[in-house]
Amino acid sequence: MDFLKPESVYNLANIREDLIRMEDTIIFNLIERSDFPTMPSIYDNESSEIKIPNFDGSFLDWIFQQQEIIESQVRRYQSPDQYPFYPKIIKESFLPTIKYPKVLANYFREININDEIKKIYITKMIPRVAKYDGEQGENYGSAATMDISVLQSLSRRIHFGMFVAEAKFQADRELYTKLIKNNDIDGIEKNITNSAVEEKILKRLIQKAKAYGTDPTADAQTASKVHPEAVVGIYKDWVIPLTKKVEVEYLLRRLEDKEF
Ligand SMILES: O=C(O)C(=O)C[C@]1(C(=O)O)C=C[C@@H](O)C=C1
Repeated sequence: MDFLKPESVYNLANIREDLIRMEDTIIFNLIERSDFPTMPSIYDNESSEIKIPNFDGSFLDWIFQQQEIIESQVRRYQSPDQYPFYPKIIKESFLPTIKYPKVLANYFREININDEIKKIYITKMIPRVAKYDGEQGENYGSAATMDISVLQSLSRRIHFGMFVAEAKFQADRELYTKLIKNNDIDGIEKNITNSAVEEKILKRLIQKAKAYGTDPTADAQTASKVHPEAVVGIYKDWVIPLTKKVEVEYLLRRLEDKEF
C-alpha cells in the first residue's frame, strides 16, 4: 500500500497483505521481548528500584517519550499509519511536511487507542510471553526498548483498522450509511467481521511462531523461543478485537465527513 496513491489504500486485498506482513514484525518483536522476565519495575510509576529525576511516569514512559520526541521530528507521526503514545509531547519536524493525499476521513487523528493498547500489553501480554515473572536489573533498558518496538508494531496493526473500515465503507456505502444512521453498533460489528479471515490468521500465526521461534537446522527438536499459543492468544484476545474496535469507532463517525 502506498499512501501517496489513495486507490491502493482502498483495496482490501492490499490492506490484508500488509496486515500479514505485520504479523512477522509482531512475532519477531514478541520473541525478542520473551527473552526477558516480566520486570514490573519498568512499568511502575513509583518504583523503588528506578528513580527518574523530575519525571512523573514509569521508566518505560520516560524512554518511550524520548523516542517519540526524536521520531516526531523526523516525521514519524505525519504518516497516516503512525499514532503516538504521548501525543502531548511530540514535536514538529524540521523537515518539510509531507503532503499526503487524503486517505481517511478528516477526524482520523482523533482516533487513538494507544493508552488502552499499552495497558493491555503491560498487564496481559507481557505475562504471557515473558521468560519468567521477576526482575533483571541489568536489562531494564533492553527490555523497555523492546517494549517500544512491540507497542509500536501493535499500534500500527490495530490502527490499520481505519484503512480496513474505509475500504469496507467505500465498497458498500449504502449499507454502512444505514447502519451508522441507526447507530447500529452490533450491525456494524457483524458486517466488518469475516470469521474465515480471522481463522486463517490464527492458523497461520501458529505456524509462523513455531517457524520463527526455532532453529531450522537444529538436530533435535528445540522449544520455540516464544510459545506459539501465546502469540495466537494475543491476536485472538486483543489484536483482532482492538482492530475491530478501531474499525467501529471510525465507522460510527464516518458521516461527519460529508465531502469524502
Ligand atoms: O480483514 C478484515 O476484513 C478485517 O476487518 C481485519 C480483521 C483483523 O483484525 O485481522 C478484523 C476483522 C475481521 O473479522 C477479519 C480480520
